[in-house]
Amino acid sequence: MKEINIAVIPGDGIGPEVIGEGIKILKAIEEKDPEISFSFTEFPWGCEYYLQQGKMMDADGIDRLAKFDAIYLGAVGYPGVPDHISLWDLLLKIRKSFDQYVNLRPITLLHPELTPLKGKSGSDIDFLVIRENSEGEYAGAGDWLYKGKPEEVVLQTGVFSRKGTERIIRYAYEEARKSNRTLTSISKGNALQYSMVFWDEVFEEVGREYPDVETYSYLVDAASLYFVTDPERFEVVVTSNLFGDILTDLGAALTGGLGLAAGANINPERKYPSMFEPIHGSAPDIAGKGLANPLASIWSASQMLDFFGEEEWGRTVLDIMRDLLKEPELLTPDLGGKATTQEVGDRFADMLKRK
Ligand SMILES: NC(=O)c1ccc[n+]([C@@H]2O[C@H](COP(=O)([O-])OP(=O)(O)OC[C@H]3O[C@@H](n4cnc5c(N)ncnc54)[C@H](O)[C@@H]3O)[C@@H](O)[C@H]2O)c1
Ligand SMILES: O=C(O)C[C@@H](O)C(=O)O
Ligand SMILES: [K+]
Ligand SMILES: [Mn+2]
Repeated sequence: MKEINIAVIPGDGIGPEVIGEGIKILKAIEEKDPEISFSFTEFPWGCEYYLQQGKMMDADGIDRLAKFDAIYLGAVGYPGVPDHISLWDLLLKIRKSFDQYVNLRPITLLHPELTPLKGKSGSDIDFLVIRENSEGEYAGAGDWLYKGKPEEVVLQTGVFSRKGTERIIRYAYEEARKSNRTLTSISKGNALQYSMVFWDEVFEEVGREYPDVETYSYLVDAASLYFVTDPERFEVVVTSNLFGDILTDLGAALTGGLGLAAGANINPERKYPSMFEPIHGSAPDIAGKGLANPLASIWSASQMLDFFGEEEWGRTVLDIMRDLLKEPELLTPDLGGKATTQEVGDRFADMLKRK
C-alpha cells in the first residue's frame, strides 16, 4: 500500500473551487485502487488569511509543510492584497524554501478544436516546457532608491548562478535523452549580455555530454513567434524563470487556455515536498460563480501521480480528459460549454469509476 500525504492549500478566488474537483478525482482513484491511499490536510493560508492575520501563512508554515509528501495548491492573489505580497509570502516562498527548481509545464493539445491556430499549424502540439523555478529574474534581488524623488531608481536584478543554471539545463537534457526528444533552449543573449550569454554558454557546455540530444537555441522573441506559427517544432524546451512564466501562458492559449494548463514544481532530489498546481491564478473575474474550469488542477493532480510512480493512473486521468473534451457542451464556459466547475468534476469522477 502506497500512502501519499498531501498538504492542500486551496488559496484564493477560484483556487478552492478547482482544487475541490482535483481532490474528488484523487479520492475516486483511491476508491478504485486498493494499493493507493491519499491523506489530505488542508491549510487555510492565502489572502483572506492575510487580511485577518496579517500574514499569508503561519510563521512555522514551511516547517509544517516539510513533513508532507506533496503540496497541492490552488492559487493565490486577491484584490485588497498586493500581488507581490501574496506571491512572495506564499507561492514563491514555498518554491524557494523547498528548492523546487524545476517547473514542468506540458503544452499539449488534447483535442484539435481547442487551438485557435488555423490550418495545418498546431494540429500536433505536444511539448514540455521546463522552466527554471528558483532564481533568474525571480531571485528577489534589487532595490528601490529615492522613492518618490525625481532621482528615483529601481533595480530588479536577474541572478543566474552556475549551480542554478547548470542543474536546470542538465535536467532538461536528461529529460530529452530519456524521452528521445529534441531540446530547445530559449534565451535572450543578444540584449542580456551577462545573464543570457552565460545561459547560452552553459547550454552548449552541458550539451557536450549529450551528443545524442538534438538541440536548438532561440531568442525568446523569435521563439514566441514560432510558438504561434510553428509550435510543432518544439519537443522539450528549457528556459529561464520569467521567460518560462510568460511562454507557458502563451502555450496555454494555444492548447485550450488557462483552464487546461498544469504545472509541477519539482524538487528532483526529493529532499523536500514538490508542489502541484494549475498554472493559472485566482481569476477574481470569475471566482465564486462555478465558472472555473477544474481540468488544469486535475491535470496537475495527474502530474502528482506521475511523480509518485503512478504513471498508469496519470495516463488514465489524461485519457479521461481527452474523452471529456470531445463533448464541448459538458465543459465549462471557457471551453464553450454550459457546465459548472462541480459538474465537470462529477462527470470526470464518474468516467473514472467506469474505467
Ligand atoms: N500560481 C498562482 O497562484 C498565480 C498564478 C498567476 C496569477 N496569480 C494571481 O492571480 C490573480 C489574478 O491574476 P490574472 O488575472 O493575471 O491571472 P489568472 O490566471 O487568474 O486569470 C487570467 C484569465 O484567465 C481566466 N482563467 C484562469 N483560470 C481559469 C480557469 N480555471 N477556468 C476558466 N478561466 C480561467 C481568468 O478568468 C482570467 O480571465 C493575481 O492576484 C495574480 O497575482 C497567482
Ligand atoms: O510564477 C509566477 O510568476 C506566478 C504565476 O504567474 C505562475 O505562473 O505560477
Ligand atoms: K496556481
Ligand atoms: Mn504565470
